[in-house]
Amino acid sequence: MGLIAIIAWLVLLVIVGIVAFFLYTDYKHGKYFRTRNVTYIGAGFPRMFRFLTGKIALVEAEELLWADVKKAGKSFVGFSDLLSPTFYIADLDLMKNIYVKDFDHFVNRRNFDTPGSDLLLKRMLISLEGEQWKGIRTKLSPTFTTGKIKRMFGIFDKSSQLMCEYMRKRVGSAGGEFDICESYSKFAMDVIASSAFGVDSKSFECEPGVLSEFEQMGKRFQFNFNPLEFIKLMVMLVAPKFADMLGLQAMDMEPQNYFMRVIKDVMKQRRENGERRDDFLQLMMDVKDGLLKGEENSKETLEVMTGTDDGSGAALHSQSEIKFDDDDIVANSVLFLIGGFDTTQSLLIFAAYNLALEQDVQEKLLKEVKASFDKNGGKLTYDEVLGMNYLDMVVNETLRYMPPAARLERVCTKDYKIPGTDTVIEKGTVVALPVIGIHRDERFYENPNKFDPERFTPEKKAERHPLAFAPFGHGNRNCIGMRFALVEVKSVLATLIYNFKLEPGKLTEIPVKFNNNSSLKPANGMWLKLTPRIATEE
Ligand code: HEM
Repeated sequence: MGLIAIIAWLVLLVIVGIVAFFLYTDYKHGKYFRTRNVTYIGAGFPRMFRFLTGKIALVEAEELLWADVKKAGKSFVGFSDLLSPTFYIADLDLMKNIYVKDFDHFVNRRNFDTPGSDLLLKRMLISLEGEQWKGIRTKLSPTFTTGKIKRMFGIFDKSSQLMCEYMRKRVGSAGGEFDICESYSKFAMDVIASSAFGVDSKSFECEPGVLSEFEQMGKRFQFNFNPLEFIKLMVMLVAPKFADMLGLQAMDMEPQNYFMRVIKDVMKQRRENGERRDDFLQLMMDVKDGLLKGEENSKETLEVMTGTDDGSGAALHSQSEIKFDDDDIVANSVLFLIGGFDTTQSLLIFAAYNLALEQDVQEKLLKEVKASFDKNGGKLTYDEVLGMNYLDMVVNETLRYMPPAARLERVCTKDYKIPGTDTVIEKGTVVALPVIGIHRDERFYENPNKFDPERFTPEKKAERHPLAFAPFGHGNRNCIGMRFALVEVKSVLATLIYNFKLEPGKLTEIPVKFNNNSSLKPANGMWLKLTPRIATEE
């Protein structure tokens, strides 16, 4: 047999092996649910095949999955992601129990158990479990309060101005069409560099198409699903020891080392010079030195810790004193980059896209924005940003229609009997919580595929179940950066609209096609026409 024939047989064998593994896993997970009298909707091979072969984006695969979940007509169903039997929750009240009321049963997320790899990832808040997570979340919550974010407003404002200058250079005074993804990427990176690393990203100093060192390294953390990544993650989750033997890592080492170096240098410099700044890095250094200790139970901290607007949720109580050292500072600064960069960029891209398509909405927003700028002699302030109600509605509607994360997860940490049923979710089982599914469900949002900020008037919001909107998750384990992200996004969006009229151009893809980034992104860039607003318009 020739070499080519041997390779062909080997490839065939691997494919047959993978298919057999998938079929067996589907059978095993089906049996798991059937013996517990839970409706099983299967692994959805046709959907998975279309996703893995690039026919549909991750978000479309999720929408198809939600259609299957809904069709079952139950408040929860079983499905298989081929890794573990997963409860998919379809009922908003049950979601509330899992996120909030019975949170103690669902403290964790799914994690990599690879003992020897991704050591930085293992120290990040997003991956921590149980008591360790409670302790670190309690320590970090005072750094994300509105009071602290107000002090960082200068960072958002400066980066917003730099972004608009950069765009103006790109389009000239007559205006023009270009891909706005790059400018937003530079903006999001610049904000994170200043706030979490205490350095200048220099992203706006580069020519179009060129990335600064900070940007290059930061972008190496962007995650794009493709069949190879999918298989790598499966191996890491199903056979962690084997993954370790192969040296597989979820995150590249080179950018990790780069960011560790940057942050340790800045901390050393600040300690040596006694220098202080209004940024996350300083706040985390203060946490380490015990300077924020008294703030852990304040109302503002409870708002962050409990994911509520009035601090009314249950505080976290860690049983043991958890230490927080320089390695925790490094790990969480890198996490703020990973968690805050892609998501913020995604929201900004789609806000601009929807505003370009809906000129009436843009005009209404412009009126509000102009009034805010004019009140302060052409400047934006933190209080004005928070006071713009229509801006808030536009941002929320973007998050509803095109949420950066399509689905969330929890891992059951204590057996949980689903209220009103005999079904028990056993410790260690994965629970999936829909985001885009509910956001585009006509039962909660009439005409869901239309961009309409009027859905977020205070009256409309009050009529809706609070769990029908979950772009940042809910409860104690929601997005700790939510308040930061909202002020950041509103600042730059208001500055953009004040400076430019946005319109679709010749290259704008309508409807937009999505790619397989872990945060929702357009597949082919976001080309829009930007025209600087001239003095005569005012
Ligand atoms: C538009 C922007 C953003 C969106 C849509 C977003 C969304 C999310 C979502 C959906 C989660 C999971 C919540 C859950 O499981 O219930 C999350 C977690 C998290 N996010 Fe964000 N995020 C954004 C910006 C940020 C920023 C700017 C930061 C940091 C500066 C950040 C830091 C985190 C962290 C640390 C977690 C893990 C929290 C924990 O496990 O306790 N996010 N985010």
